[in-house]
Amino acid sequence: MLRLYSTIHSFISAWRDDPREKGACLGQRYEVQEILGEGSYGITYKCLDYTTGKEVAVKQARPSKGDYAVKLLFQEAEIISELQHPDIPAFIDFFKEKGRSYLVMSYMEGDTLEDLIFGQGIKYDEKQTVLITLQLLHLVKYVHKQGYVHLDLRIPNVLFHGGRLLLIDFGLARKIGTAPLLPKSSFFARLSAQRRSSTGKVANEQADLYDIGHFMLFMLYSTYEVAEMEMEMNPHTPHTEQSWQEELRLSADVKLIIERLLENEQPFHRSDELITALEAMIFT
Ligand SMILES: Nc1ncnc2c1ncn2[C@@H]1O[C@H](COP(=O)(O)OP(=O)(O)OP(=O)(O)O)[C@@H](O)[C@H]1O
Repeated sequence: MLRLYSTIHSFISAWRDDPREKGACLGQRYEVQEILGEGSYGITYKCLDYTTGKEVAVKQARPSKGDYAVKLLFQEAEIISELQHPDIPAFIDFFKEKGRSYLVMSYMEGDTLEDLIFGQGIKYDEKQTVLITLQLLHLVKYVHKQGYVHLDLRIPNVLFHGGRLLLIDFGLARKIGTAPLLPKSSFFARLSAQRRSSTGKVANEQADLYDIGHFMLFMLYSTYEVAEMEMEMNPHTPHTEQSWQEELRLSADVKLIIERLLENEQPFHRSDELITALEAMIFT
């Protein structure tokens, strides 16, 4: 019975969320050019803004996720409208049409770090990782200074365009010190939203710094090949799982910084502190 309900529910959700097609006109102003991505709560399109002739990114709240998706989208709109930085999407418009809600923001051209690492096979050594993390941190520091935390600092949300680093997807961002928005619906929906919104705790700068620890590891793992070579040379020897400290050959300084980011000992409390520590490594 539960299975039948779940099948019918997924079918109805897919039908309600059917994305708008190429050429469709949204809000009598934005022509859909392509779908950029479909997340759990939103569908994002690249559109042409007829009034300016510019490309824009338009995010639609998933109809099947009801009021909660609309609230999240509205929260994202409020936050990006408070952030005015050339390397962060600018707020352009928020509108409702035929019962659907849309957020319009500037389109950020570039390749995500995820594409660069996994699609184009680019490798980042320790020095490059530190320099890129510093670029990201200067943006994160700006966001924190405005009173917000991003809470989704991951390689798919960081773009590169001509050497410039851009930060997108403020869908989980929150005002510092606030609790996450939770749906009023079922216990399970609340639980999954709580998990999604970074442990469901009150938002603080340290949550972003923790994500930066993982961000650095993703970049550093781009150079990691030892395990594959070992497997080729000794295919019958069972491969034992190792920690990142064992797998990556890192300098003591970088290792300590990542440990401080990911573990509870000697944590960094603010982005400034981390910037100082990384700059000391690079410039001394
Ligand atoms: N302002 C923007 N400029 C260019 N591309 C964007 C912009 N905003 C989002 N995108 C792209 O659209 C896609 C989906 O966007 P986004 O990550 O914001 O959606 P989401 O619903 O939050 O998805 P997820 O749940 O996977 O995080 C991503 O591929 C992202 O690169």
